[in-house]
Amino acid sequence: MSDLLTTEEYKAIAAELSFPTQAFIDGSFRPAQSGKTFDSLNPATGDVLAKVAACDATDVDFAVEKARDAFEDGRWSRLHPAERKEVLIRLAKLMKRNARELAVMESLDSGKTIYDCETVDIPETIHCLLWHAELIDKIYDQLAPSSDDHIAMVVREPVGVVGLVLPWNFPLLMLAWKIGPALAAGCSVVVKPAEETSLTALRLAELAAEAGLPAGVFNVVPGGGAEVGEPLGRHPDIDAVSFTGSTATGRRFLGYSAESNIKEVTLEMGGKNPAVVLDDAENIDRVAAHVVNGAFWNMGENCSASSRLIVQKGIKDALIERIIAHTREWPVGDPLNPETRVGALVSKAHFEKVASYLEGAKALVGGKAENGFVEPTVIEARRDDRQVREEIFGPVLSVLTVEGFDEAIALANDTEYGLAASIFTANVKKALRGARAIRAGTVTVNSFGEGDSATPFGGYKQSGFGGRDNGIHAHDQYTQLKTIWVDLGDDADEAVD
Ligand SMILES: NC(=O)C1=CN([C@@H]2O[C@H](COP(=O)(O)OP(=O)(O)OC[C@H]3O[C@@H](n4cnc5c(N)ncnc54)[C@H](O)[C@@H]3O)[C@@H](O)[C@H]2O)C=CC1
Ligand code: BAL
Repeated sequence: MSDLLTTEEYKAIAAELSFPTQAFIDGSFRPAQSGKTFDSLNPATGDVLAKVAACDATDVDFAVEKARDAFEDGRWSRLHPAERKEVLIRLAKLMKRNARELAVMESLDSGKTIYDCETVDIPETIHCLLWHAELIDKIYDQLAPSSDDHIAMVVREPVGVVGLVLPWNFPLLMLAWKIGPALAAGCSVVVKPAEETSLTALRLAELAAEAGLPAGVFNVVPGGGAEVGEPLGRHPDIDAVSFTGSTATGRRFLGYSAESNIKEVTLEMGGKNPAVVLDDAENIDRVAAHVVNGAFWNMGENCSASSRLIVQKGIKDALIERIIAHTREWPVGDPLNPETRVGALVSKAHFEKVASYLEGAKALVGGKAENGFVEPTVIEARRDDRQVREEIFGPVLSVLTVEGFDEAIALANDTEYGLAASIFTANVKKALRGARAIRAGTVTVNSFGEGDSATPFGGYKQSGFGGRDNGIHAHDQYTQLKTIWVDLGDDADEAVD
């Protein structure tokens, strides 16, 4: 906290910021070829922050052509991994030098709190880039078992030109989750930020050029889903797409791929994540703090948010009492106030969607939705309520009560999603049995969390498809395996002759 500034100081920085607004293609900023722009709004005030290039398929074609040129001539893809590492480390250092500016820009553009931007989004983005940079010159290719007459090499090659389609809830961090491994592996990328939050991706592209990333390797094409996302998904010269966003849009990318060039597709999608609390959980206050953090951090605009509390009846009253107390400690308001923990939802449309889930709901705490802000809200619910079944993507926690372990696990799995889960119990066998039985990509025991740069992140069921983000496993998305067989027999004979 000591490093944070005052609200007035953040506002002074905000007043001085200049925003990148044009597409970044082949190493320079360019307007959309159509000349069109769209307004990027500050969701906390409704003010227009910037008029951003509204790109379309023509700009996508140009960016892909430049990315392909860069990939094929090897200016990045064929560098020694240690050279790519150096450039990415320079980029991380430049981010660090510009961290405050990036934090304020991210907060203004997305409604996220400056507290989260300063303490989570920016530092984790930097860490993620460094993690993949440091990894890339330490991965060995393999030799497969073979006879003395052959060598069979299994080598990894960058997959080529990659389309990265991003969400608005962690604009820079999700960018880092994807460009970290993609650029480290040697790919060229064409990034489509969410139209709500394009500004920091454009600024990062500028910093990447300053760090020495060759032109054409990192392109950012802002614009709408239909105008930019779909042409990327359908482009015949894109080798792979990595997407984070809703399950509905993720599903479309499978269609785009099937109907174009069968490009590889990785999808990181929605969640309806359970927090299971059993009667024997220890330190109820700490459990409550985790549940509240899991549900309300980032305004609940988080694919891994714990949006369903599944609590055993013996502990329920005591737990709810502590959850209500903790919820009251999450101030809602101006995202640039460093005391605020719940900022503005990302857009008016999204605010209205989230607010609609509060209508008619019985709130145990919270319940107010006004002017783009929603109070952290805990509601009593039944398993078939829409608040329990649908991804709200806002600060709304539904409480479901169960008799015992088996019912809790069955309810945890009673969803089309399978991204994340947590289980709270003092019994290690129940914790591990539960962690194994819940069909989700990440399960935390006696805590809420998403893991870190080193651990793979992705979903079961309709939460995920294809590869994983994060960890060494993320590199599978951005590389192809090639087998090279070398026949030693003839050469050996010739050598003997
Ligand atoms: N898993 C996650 O992290 C996220 C989940 N969501 C969920 O999705 C809901 C809707 O939010 P949206 O912003 O509309 O998510 P979305 O999935 O539609 O948007 C994500 C990205 O896909 C692009 N896109 C949208 N339509 C497209 C299309 N037809 N073809 C290609 N690309 C397209 C968007 O421009 C954006 O860059 C949220 O309420 C939330 O439930 C939203 C953002 C992130
Ligand atoms: N929580 C990181 C991934 C996401 O929300 O999209």
